[in-house]
Amino acid sequence: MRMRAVWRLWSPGRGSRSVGDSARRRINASCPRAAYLGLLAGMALKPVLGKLGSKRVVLASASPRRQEILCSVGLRFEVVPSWFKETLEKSSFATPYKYAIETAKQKALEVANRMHVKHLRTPDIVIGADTIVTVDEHILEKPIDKQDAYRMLSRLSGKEHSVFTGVAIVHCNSKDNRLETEVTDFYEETKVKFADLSEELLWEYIHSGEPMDKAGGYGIQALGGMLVEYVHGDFLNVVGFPLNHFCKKLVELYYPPPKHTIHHIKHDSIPSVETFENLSDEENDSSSPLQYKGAIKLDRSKTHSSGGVCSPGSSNIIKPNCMMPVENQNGVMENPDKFPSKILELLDGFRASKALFVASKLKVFDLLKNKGVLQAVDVANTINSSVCGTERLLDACAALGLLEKTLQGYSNSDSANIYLASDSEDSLHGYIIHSDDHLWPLFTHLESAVKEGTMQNYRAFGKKSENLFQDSYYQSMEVKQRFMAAMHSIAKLTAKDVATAFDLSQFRSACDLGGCTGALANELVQKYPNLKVTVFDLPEVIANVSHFQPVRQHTAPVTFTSGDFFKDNFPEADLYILSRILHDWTDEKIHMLLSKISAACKPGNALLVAEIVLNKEKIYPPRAVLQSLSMTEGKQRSASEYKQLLEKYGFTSVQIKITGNFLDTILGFRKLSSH
Ligand SMILES: O=c1[nH]cc([C@@H]2O[C@H](COP(=O)(O)OP(=O)(O)OP(=O)(O)O)[C@@H](O)[C@H]2O)c(=O)[nH]1
Repeated sequence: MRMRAVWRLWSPGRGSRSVGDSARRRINASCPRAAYLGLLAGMALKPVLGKLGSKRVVLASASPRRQEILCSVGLRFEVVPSWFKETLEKSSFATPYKYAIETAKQKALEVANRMHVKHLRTPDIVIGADTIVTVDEHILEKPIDKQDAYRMLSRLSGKEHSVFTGVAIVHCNSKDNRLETEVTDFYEETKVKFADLSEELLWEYIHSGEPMDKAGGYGIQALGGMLVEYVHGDFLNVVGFPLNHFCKKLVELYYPPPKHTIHHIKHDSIPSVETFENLSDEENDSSSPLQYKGAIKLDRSKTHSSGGVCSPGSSNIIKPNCMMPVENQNGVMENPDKFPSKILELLDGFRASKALFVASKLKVFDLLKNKGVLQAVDVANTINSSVCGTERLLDACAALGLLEKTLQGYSNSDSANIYLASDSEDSLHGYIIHSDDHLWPLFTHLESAVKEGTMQNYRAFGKKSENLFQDSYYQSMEVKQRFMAAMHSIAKLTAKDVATAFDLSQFRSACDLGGCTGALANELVQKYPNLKVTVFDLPEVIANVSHFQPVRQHTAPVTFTSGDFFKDNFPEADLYILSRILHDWTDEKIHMLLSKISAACKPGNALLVAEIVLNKEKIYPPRAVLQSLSMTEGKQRSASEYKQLLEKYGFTSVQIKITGNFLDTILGFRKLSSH
């Protein structure tokens, strides 16, 4: 029968070893499909695989497909299936991929912890993955029975859906018998369209038994391939493991490219072999993935693999290779000097930013979120603007991937609904408006800022701003609230990363100094139910926090106390937090603040700092370096500088976690004897 023929054509899972919960085996590099993929990835991955060869790598998955796929690149690993139950509350995640990433992370961490406790040797690296299917805003996992498989497949029939696989790479370290972990995670999305499925075909497929252990109830690599009209994106991602993205991550972690080889990098695939030709451990010690050595990272964000460095958040806004040289038809990298794509991209950057700002200010994304699809003329009438101007703005937003344009009109992209509509949970609206009203005018005076080495508040606003809320400019309620809204949107976006970078469950009380609207505090009390957090901020800030509080969340363990952290005593706490504070102040002010914290912090208690951590050369990530151009009195710091700073004020066992997102985290414990 046709079905059987398809089954035989491509079924990597068949014939592979079945793995029980207790299975833990060494898999050799000599897997059957290694020939093709090993050849492709082995070139660029060879140095990485060499590094991993001496490490104990564990795949925390029972999926035979994942084992097969990883095996195919020649990676040596053991299999220890995770016992983590996939029961995270889906509605608590802003997007499906965040759910998949978190599940992958929990799977890997469970195995890391179990092996650390039960086995003699802690693994060096644990890999976890989770695959889900989303359709019509529903998340589909593995069906529980045939009826469930039927429900899933009939939902998918005739439609396009997304397959997300979240992956977590956990680096483990056993220190004083305590397990320390560093998590790198990412996700990949693939779009799959199903043909219209007849009831007969559907049931025939279900009775084959294939759907039962597969996300969404189908196996694209086998019989399920028959149901598929098209696949956009990484096929192996649908099968359960985004190999290409994974390989890129490994290369990125272990061999960031040095400056002089940047032009060899092909951005949307595994870097070509030239990228690594001169690398050796001596010149680029990459034994720890913590430090970023290269001038430019391929992609340090956790965004979709097609998300670019110039992208304001959407997966399809600007493709990453828009800034990079491309491979010509003969597979040769074009000389970047022939066509200065990257320079042109930078040159146009201000136009793109301003289009985003204006569309946000005119509430275009709010309108389209509520109305669905609209013609330019309808948008123009509602936002009180000219039709020709609105049409150009909408086209610009569509070109940047913020909107979608069809014959029916314009509609929001997924990221616009999530991040640009002002009322959405993860909205960046506040920060965008702040960027337009505050940062844009400041940056128009960049030349003077550079010449004078000072902030340009006076030129931009006619005001001085030594102390934000004490300057008359900031006395205006509107300016205050705009500033708070900006801080709130960034804090909300980063809160989960900051709250989960380290296990903080040992602390009973925390004090978030300069915690503004309490966005981080609210995340912390959700994550750690036994934790009480006090937000300590200026009276002008505390007076305005009420309308930033979450409606449906239990916020009782969060309290607000007003005061000036330079002058006033702050509340006692087991854990002090400084999120996005240190980079803003002079060394003198930092000395005042850290001395106070050090004195207030009891031995064994801790200080958590959230900042963007610069690489050793202090030129990555660009976001931090560009922020410095505002010429505030403070400065951005590298990992070793933060470590030294904390140690200077009596904090020890300093750990740094590069989250790969907006903010990185640093945790230090107060030493027994004071400094
Ligand atoms: O087309 C295909 N789609 C999905 C799959 C397989 O489906 C499962 C997804 O489930 P999950 O991510 O929860 O992983 P598990 O199998 O439960 O293993 P873990 O131990 O890692 O939790 C996955 O096996 C995919 O391979 C498929 O085969 N084809």
